[in-house]
Amino acid sequence: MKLRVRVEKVAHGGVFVARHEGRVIFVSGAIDGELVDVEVSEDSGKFLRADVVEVLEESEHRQKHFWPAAIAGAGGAEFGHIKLSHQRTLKSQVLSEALQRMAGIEAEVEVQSCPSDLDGDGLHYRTRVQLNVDQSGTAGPFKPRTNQAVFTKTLPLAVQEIEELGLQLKNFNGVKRISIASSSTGDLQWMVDDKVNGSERLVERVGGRTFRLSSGAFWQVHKDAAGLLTAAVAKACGELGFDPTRPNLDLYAGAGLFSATLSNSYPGAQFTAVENSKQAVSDGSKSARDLTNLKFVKSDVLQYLRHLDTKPGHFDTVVLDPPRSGAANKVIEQVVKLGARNLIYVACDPVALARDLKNLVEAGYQLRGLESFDIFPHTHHFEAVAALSLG
Ligand SMILES: C[S@@+](CC[C@H](N)C(=O)[O-])C[C@H]1O[C@@H](n2cnc3c(N)ncnc32)[C@H](O)[C@@H]1O
Repeated sequence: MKLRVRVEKVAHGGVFVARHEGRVIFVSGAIDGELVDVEVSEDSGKFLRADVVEVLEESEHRQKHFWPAAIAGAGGAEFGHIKLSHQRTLKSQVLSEALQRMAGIEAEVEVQSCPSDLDGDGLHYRTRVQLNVDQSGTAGPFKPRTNQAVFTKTLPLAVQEIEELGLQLKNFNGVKRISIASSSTGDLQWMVDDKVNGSERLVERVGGRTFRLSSGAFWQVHKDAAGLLTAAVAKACGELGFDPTRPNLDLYAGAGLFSATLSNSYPGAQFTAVENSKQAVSDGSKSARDLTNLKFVKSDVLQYLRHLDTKPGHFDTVVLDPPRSGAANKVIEQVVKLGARNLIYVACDPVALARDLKNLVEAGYQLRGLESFDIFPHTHHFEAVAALSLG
């Protein structure tokens, strides 16, 4: 079904809101203010989903998409038709609206560009890339909602080293997935299903620390992100009046990006890093051997907090950096019970952040600072760092 609609505003998830006969339509490929013809792809009963087929009145923020594969349907660059500065305005609107609607918090937060994208085009930033391989052996991004990979000569969001490796040009019949990683110290590794090629380990250097990562380990994707987020967390500690003599927690710690850099800066403070990936705990512990004030615990965060036997107020600062779904109610309930003076919440989903902030604010925490970073240009994703303290 084809419809002609006026696009109203951006929504969470990289789509835009329009209406038809009182029903909401989530439109992909649009920009706020445009008049567009759309093809409906889904009718959920409550709302419709649709894709732009023709732009009749074009936004001043529209640009030609930089990636032919995206025009052919590849996912992963859903904001590439929007000028970079407006992408950031839209992300800022999504964050403000989520905070206002879900947590009753009024905040205008600028989504800051990464240093290397400041005057640039927001391309060649991804240090981690996954190519899906379809039945024909084509290795590329999947078309959303299909199992068909789109052939692409270029990988414009990937760092140059990954694009030049050229794996996207080869046929990988019989393979399911290719994961490519390039480290800040020049390592290049690619996994064809589980087989590791290139560098055996990825050595990352950030905040005065060295992290040695095994294949497939989590690491921040944008080449600037680890440094930027580490600095933002350190800055939040400073602004919250971090006590450099007391115990602290780093929840969802990965290889200890935040706790290792903070332990290094504050040798009198103790940090416990909690993480459920065995590999991340092993990488983190080995990389932090010299830090006597940091220990890793391999555990699910909720289980760890439920079994913790500390008095309220035992911890000074709790840093949490959960996956996209956020910490959610049960973990937040346990975090509240800890009664830590300060919380630093690193979030990659504004709606999950707003939901969790609502509960934290109701439990007596106050939002003292909020920064946001565009660490995924040309997608709808971005990161936020919230600093809270009790009372
Ligand atoms: C967004 S990453 C952050 C990692 C780290 N802070 C960093 O920036 O490198 C989230 C981490 O949480 C871990 N994780 C996910 N669910 C978990 C859970 N229920 N309990 C403990 N760790 C979890 C993942 O393995 C991953 O390492």
